Amino acid sequence: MAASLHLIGVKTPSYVGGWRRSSFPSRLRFSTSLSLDSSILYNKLIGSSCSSSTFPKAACRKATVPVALLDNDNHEKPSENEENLSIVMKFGGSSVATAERMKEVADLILSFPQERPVIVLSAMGKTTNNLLQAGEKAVSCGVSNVSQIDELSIIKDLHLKTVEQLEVDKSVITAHLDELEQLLKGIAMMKELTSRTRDYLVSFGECMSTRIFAGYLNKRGVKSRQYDAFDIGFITTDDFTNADILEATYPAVAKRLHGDWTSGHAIPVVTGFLGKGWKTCAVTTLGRGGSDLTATTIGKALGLREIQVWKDVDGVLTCDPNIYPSAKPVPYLTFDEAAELAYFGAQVLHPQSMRPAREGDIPVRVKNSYNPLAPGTLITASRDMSEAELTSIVLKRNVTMLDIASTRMLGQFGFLAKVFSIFEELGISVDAVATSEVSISLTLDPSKLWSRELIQQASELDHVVEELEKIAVVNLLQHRSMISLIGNIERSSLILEKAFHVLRANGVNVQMISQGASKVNTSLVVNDSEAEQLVRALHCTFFKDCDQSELDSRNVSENGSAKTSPVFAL
Ligand SMILES: Nc1ncnc2c1ncn2[C@@H]1O[C@H](COP(=O)(O)OP(=O)(O)O)[C@@H](O)[C@H]1O
Ligand SMILES: N[C@@H](CC(=O)OP(=O)(O)O)C(=O)O
Repeated sequence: MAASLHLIGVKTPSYVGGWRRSSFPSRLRFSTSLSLDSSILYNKLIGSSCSSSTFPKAACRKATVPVALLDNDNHEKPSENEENLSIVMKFGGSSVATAERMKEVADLILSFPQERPVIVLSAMGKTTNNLLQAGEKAVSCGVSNVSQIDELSIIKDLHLKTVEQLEVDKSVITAHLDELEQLLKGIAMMKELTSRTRDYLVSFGECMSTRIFAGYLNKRGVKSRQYDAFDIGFITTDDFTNADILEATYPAVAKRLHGDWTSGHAIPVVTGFLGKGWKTCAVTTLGRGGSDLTATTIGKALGLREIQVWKDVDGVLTCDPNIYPSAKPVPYLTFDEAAELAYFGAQVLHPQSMRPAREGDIPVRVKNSYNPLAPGTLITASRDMSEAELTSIVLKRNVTMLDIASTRMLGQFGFLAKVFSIFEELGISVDAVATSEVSISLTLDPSKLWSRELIQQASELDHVVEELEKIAVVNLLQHRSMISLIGNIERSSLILEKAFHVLRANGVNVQMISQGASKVNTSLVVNDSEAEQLVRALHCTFFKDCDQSELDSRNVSENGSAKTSPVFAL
């Protein structure tokens, strides 16, 4: 008789029994809350700004937040009958890429006169990428060449052109542009770009976009006020480039935004993506796409009615449109489905962004700022699953997989613990896991985008393998992809049956399968080279939107491998 134990984890910035959170495979993570000394947090809540005073900061200004604020249960919640802030509207880089787009976003916000929104913005267009690129170039270009870095010119031109076209006073960004150049010269001088400096560097994008946009709303006669998230209580871990929001954030943010709103109604325009490290007091970032998390954090902090995330697509789609252009919007999702989808690689939502929304039970609506009339996707705690089968297919490329077989005998205990303690020691995050009595297959987490570079460095991987080889036989498999099938728990057998039919028809052998306790997701690991084609075939089959004449099962040999070109779908 076999018993199965499901441990469902909540990704909290926590340390459990000495194991760092990030080393837990997502399926084995425990839920616990971080307990921090409130007197320390008290001294750290308020402080940095985008001005030169922040870089690179070692100490915080004196605290100005009362201790009572740190009690999350008692934090200041707006009363029901006031004219309180009602929703969050987050606009991503694609929505505010140009002056024209900023005008359209302002029109869109003003087309909801009944709402009193908090606005969260990302950096304009590709500014974050340009800042990162400029930083990389500064490391090796020499101080005297910094002014000639192409990406710096692109950033300057875009922001100066935008203020000019919106007729906003350019002084809202000139100090930032000057400081940005100084920072790049500092990097050139040091010939080094640390993750802390990198976070500070990219923060200029959000700091500038929000200043321009708030300036523009004010110019149009709509009273608004710009906020740097790290100045209003977004307290994070000190994991630069991928920080986690700490609990103290919620009361602090509520206090500040609600307090300011009640003392004079001005639409808050808040920088997405940024926070402040609780020990270092330096600017941190929440991982790529982190503005979604900023939005849901504000939604929960203020107990708002709805969180709107405005993108450049008609909502969460059945598949990445770059792989399958005719992917369809998914009208409804649960928080669980959306979280799995995001965690397993759908770029459309930040992997951690569903957590505050789920905790606060606040609906999240994903909408298209280029097509506001499209209904978008509504994400809530539960939904009618009676018709649901497969919801979405997600592809995560360039995954590294490890097969680890114990050198000991069957029935040994402590093997899993030893394996995961090695990942703990090396600070490497594990993604999906499949185990047998004497072996483990696992994938390394590429969702932490910047630290992803780490695990792709041959030396890092060699080190992992070296350590594991002390207790096991290890096979390192690179260039793999993970295809995740997000669907209805009640129909998992049907989903798997169809999926394996498609796999066989395409002659693809699965190298690892993993299904968590939530069962809204089954992940299949295949070769990178087979993955996109397979996703398209799966999409055709599950969403019945392809030309069935492409089906040709004669191409499949007895052992399931494709004889000629792969068949498309079943
Ligand atoms: N399942 C999916 N549904 C919708 N978009 C997806 C999906 N998978 C990948 N994407 C990509 O995510 C992009 C939107 O996310 P993102 O670029 O972060 O938006 P923004 O910068 O506006 O916040 C889309 O343009 C699309 O290319
Ligand atoms: N600007 C940051 C944060 C962000 O959320 O961006 P976007 O909303 O455009 O994905 C990034 O590019 O990662």
